[in-house]
Amino acid sequence: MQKVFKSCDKLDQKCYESYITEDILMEHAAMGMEKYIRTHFAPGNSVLIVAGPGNNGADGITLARLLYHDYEVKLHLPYGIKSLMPKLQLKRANALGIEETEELEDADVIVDALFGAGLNRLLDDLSIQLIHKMNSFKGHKIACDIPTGVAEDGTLMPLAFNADTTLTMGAYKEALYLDESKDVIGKVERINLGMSSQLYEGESDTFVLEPEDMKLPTRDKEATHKGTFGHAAIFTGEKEGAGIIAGTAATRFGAGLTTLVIHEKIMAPPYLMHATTVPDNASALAIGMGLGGHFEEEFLQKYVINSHLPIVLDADALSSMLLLSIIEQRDREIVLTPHPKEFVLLWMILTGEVLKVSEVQAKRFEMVRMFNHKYPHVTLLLKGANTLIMQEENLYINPLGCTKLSKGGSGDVLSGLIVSLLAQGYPAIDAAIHGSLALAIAAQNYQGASYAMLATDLIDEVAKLELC
Ligand SMILES: NC(=O)C1=CN([C@@H]2O[C@H](COP(=O)(O)OP(=O)(O)OC[C@H]3O[C@@H](n4cnc5c(N)ncnc54)[C@H](O)[C@@H]3O)[C@@H](O)[C@H]2O)[C@@H](O)CC1
Ligand SMILES: Nc1ncnc2c1ncn2[C@@H]1O[C@H](COP(=O)(O)OP(=O)(O)O)[C@@H](O)[C@H]1O
Repeated sequence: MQKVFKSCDKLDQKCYESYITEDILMEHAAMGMEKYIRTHFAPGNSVLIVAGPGNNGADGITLARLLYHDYEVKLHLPYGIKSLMPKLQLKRANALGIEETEELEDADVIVDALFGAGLNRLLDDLSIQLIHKMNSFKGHKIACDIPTGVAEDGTLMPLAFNADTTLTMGAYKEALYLDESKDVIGKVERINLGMSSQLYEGESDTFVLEPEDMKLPTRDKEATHKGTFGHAAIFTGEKEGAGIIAGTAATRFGAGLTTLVIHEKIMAPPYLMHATTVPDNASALAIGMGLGGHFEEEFLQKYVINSHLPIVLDADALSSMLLLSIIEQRDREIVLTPHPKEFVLLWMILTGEVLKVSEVQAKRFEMVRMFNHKYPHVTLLLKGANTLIMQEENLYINPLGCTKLSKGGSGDVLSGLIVSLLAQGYPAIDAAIHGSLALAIAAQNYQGASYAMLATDLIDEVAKLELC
């Protein structure tokens, strides 16, 4: 996993004061982009660099110098040059023979160095025209630091550069991970600014997860039996399919036993047991998926609230005042898995504040932190294109999910994976992180059409993760 920061201003400032100058940082920023281009594109390819008036533009001008002669470099400066660094960089570039181009033409590589972290107002007509044109080009699109049109807090402006790759300077930033900007940010790579990233970054309590972080359930001992791997009890209500999907996922992910807790007899697959109460040896519970109003309060009080077993609260459980009372239990492993609409409901129950889904989406990081401030012992997993997971003071971003997951049933699989890990004895935060990673990586591995994946296909991919 990699550290993530709200902004890099303080980190840059620390460098200037303690280690190296702005000029050297900028040289490394440009060298990082140069390396990316040289690795992916042979000399002779054309590179269009659109550079703005500030330091982001200066990065672009420096890149032009580094590529000039080996590549067919076209440098466009639509706003001229305003501050000291771009002036210095342009002087150096001009001395080498680089001239500005007036025409914007397609190229093999298009670099957006218009505005980076300094974008502080809506784009004007000139930028809008430029970005429309750059987006229409076929070349590989690289954003320097952050695509123009994504504000420092990650908010997406009505128009943004549509990057294939964002080469972000020095450290990963939260602004790269708001859901609404995921499409324009593309793949994210970090560029080191002339020193180890450890030294540049310092401490952070926010992290972005990588595929290598996923830990699968271990079965490294032979002297075991089904009881060794826990017993997941999944409350199955009105929409029994949700319980069956979650139960199948829990069993596939290693739970030694899985029982669907039911009120009425259902047709369950043979590997799932069913019972009308929670089995005595259950080691974790999941409730909410397809639940409806199936179980009476007395029953829930006895088997869910008074139980103190580790628990996943999902879907309908997140709008039940009774079930949400569980989050006050400080001695219990608790995972909440709302999607943004469910978060709105649970936030209203917990605080009385009525939010719109769009408000939650616009400030996902802030909302998760506000929840965490009230309930630090609870693991909150806010679903989305970039899932956020937080417990105690640590926040983890899982950006690895994909659109194949946008189908009913994916969330039930996730609940099943998490309750499986809880049943096997993993702490709530680990169960949420590794369940969420397994879901995302399994979806990536699915080979069918992007629109075709069923929850059962996803579970089949989970079953193969160890072999990948
Ligand atoms: N600070 C440093 O030492 C480093 C900075 N780097 C680069 O510098 C960037 C930040 O540089 P700056 O702070 O100069 O910011 P930018 O270059 O992103 O933009 C600042 C300029 O854009 C203008 N501006 C902002 N919004 C505008 C709008 N909507 N329409 C028209 N003009 C607008 C501002 O008035 C200012 O002139 C980073 O994103 C990164 O690319 C890198 O070189 C790494 C080192
Ligand atoms: N476009 C996407 N990119 C990444 N992950 C996605 C995307 N769409 C859905 N997901 C993930 O799929 C799951 C869907 O859960 P949910 O909406 O609760 O589905 P369900 O209908 O099964 O309850 C979540 O984990 C969510 O993060």
